[in-house]
Order: sequence, then C-alpha cells, then structure tokens
Amino acid sequence: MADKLIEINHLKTSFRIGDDYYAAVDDVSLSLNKNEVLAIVGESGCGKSALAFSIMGLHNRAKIEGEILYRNYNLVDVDESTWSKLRGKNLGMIFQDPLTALNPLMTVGAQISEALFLHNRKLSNEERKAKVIELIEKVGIPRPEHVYMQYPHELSGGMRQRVVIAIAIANDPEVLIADEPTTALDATIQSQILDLIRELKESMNAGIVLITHDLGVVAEMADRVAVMYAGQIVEIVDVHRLFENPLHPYTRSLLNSIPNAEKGQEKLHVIQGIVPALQNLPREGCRFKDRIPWIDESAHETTPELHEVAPGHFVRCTCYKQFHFPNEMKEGQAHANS
Ligand SMILES: Nc1ncnc2c1ncn2[C@@H]1O[C@H](COP(=O)(O)OP(=O)(O)OP(=O)(O)O)[C@@H](O)[C@H]1O
Repeated sequence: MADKLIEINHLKTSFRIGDDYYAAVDDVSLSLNKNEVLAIVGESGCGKSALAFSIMGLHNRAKIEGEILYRNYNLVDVDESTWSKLRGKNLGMIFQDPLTALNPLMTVGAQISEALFLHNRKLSNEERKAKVIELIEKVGIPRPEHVYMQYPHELSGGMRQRVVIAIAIANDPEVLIADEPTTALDATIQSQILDLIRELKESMNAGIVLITHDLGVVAEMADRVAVMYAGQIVEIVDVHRLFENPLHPYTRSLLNSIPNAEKGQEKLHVIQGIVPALQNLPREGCRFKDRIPWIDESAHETTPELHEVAPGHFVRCTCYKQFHFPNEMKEGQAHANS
C-alpha cells in the first residue's frame, strides 16, 4: 500500500428493504492514492453516496461486507470509539448541502472550533480562536473576525459551503470525501468552490474522493475516474483516457449526453431508461444490458468482470467490444450496402 491511502476490496453495502437485503454497492474494489483526486461518477441512484458513506462509516443500519483498508484498520470492522478518533481527523467529509451540514443555532466560529476541539484538546481558547480565524481565511471568506460571530443563515450559499470545507479540513485530514460539493450552488460559485478544493489538494497533500454526476467537474478536477452503474464500477481509468477513449457503453453514453458546441446541431445519443431500483437489479449478468437491447446477447458475460484492457484501464463486461450507438450501426450498414 506504498502510495495508497485507502484500498477497498469487494465492498458490498446492502440495505434492508422488506424482508431482504439489497446491495446499493456491489463488489466494488478500488484504491485512493496520495495526492490524487479520484472522481466517482454516475447517474442518480447508482450508489455513489452509499459508497462515500460506507468509507466514512456513516451507515449504521446497512450491512457492510468486504474491506476498506486504511493504515492498519479495516474500516468495515472498526468500532464507534475508533471511528470517533478517525472521522473528522484522518478522514474529512464535505457534504452536499451546507444548510443541512451546519447547525443553524451555532455561530460559524463555534462550529469550526468544536471540530478542532474534538481532536485537539491541547490548544488554549485563544490559540483555538486564532486557528479558526486562520481556517476561515484559508477557505477564502473575507472579514473572518466578523464571520466568526455570524450564524449560517446570515451567509450566502457559497460562503456556507466554504464553512463546511473549513470544518472538513480543520484537522488536516489525509483523506477527504467530497459528496457533490457544488450541486447546491450556482455556476459561478461552483467554479470558485472547485478552485478552492484544488488549492487545498495542493497545500494539504490529501487524497480526495470526489463524488459527482457532472462530467464537466470531472474534466476540471479529477486525476482518475471510476464510473459507477447500478452499484458496480463499470470503468476505471485516468481522466485523459476517459475522455479520449471511453470504452464501457455506459461511459460512452454519459459522455455523449454532454452538450458540446463543436457537435453543433448533431443529435446527442441518449440511452433511454434509468438505473433500476435496488430490488429490481438483476442478480447476474451485465446490469447495463437492458438499456442496450440492440447489442447481441452473446456479447455479455454471465458473470461480468473488470478486465484490465490497457495498463490502469479497467472495463466491466466484454460487451464493450461490440458496443455502438444505434445510428452508428445504420451508418455502418449504409456503407456496407452501398
Ligand atoms: N438507507 C437506505 N435504505 C434503502 N435504500 C437506500 C438507502 N440509501 C440509498 N438507498 C438506495 O441505494 C441506491 C443508491 O443510492 P445513492 O444515494 O448511493 O445513489 P447516488 O448515486 O449517490 O444518487 P444521487 O446522485 O441521487 O445522490 C438507490 O437505489 C437508493 O434508493
């Protein structure tokens, strides 16, 4: 695990629905390296947050199997008292919605101060206050002394998200999980927050797991990308190859659904359908197969695996070899018939 901060092996996170358990994260294996941003991307409902919450030990009613190796811990097995030492100290989390992440009844200063106090009792009150002001400044909030005394509702959405980030980085975590950190913000503020996370990555030496459904954010921020579909990783590769040579049909359809000025009026290829509910997921076979019915059944594996098709480029199921968009097929046939 030389450069690996976290190594996840065969992680399965299942929720009880009725009398049975259903896996929202199913046999996920991946690692997070030092100083990298690993993006987890996929449609709503594909299991991104379930994965993030599993890494942070925040699913108290789910059944979690497999391994999440961090230092000499398997985070799947650690008890709550160990978690209270690790969470917020070694592993920080930036939540999606700053309004629900912050306590409306506590001032900004008190909330950041509490995050520091939980893991560092040695600081005097004055030292802690100075550190809080420094953190408020570090996340780019003007007039830190004034903001120290303010309540969350007195700040704009972008400033509130900066406070959430100040809390997440208060104890210099080496792993930072950012779950859709800009979804609740408008476009200008979104890019400021992304700039801030990028700067923090440089200054903190942290590994960042960035959960997003936005491929624009992926292009700007990620070093490596794991594409998730229906609880499974379907492709993992570095960000350059993801955009230049996407292989899994799901990845290709995600990329083709981005509006692009160069494409002009050309129609976007959008794959119909949605991620099935957990109870309706097929227990075997390629989970994406129903959304690409024009691909021959024999192209899919019975038990799809992640194949390393080039160094560091992994793709699930052999169906990627035969995948094409329906219109490409028509063009191909037209050539064949001419
Ligand atoms: N506590 C829970 N109990 C039962 N099912 C759950 C629970 N949490 C999540 N799920 C289900 O697990 C699946 C994955 O959900 P998850 O929130 O991880 O998806 P996501 O990719 O993060 O989506 P979004 O981008 O909308 O947040 C969904 O089908 C969801 O309904």
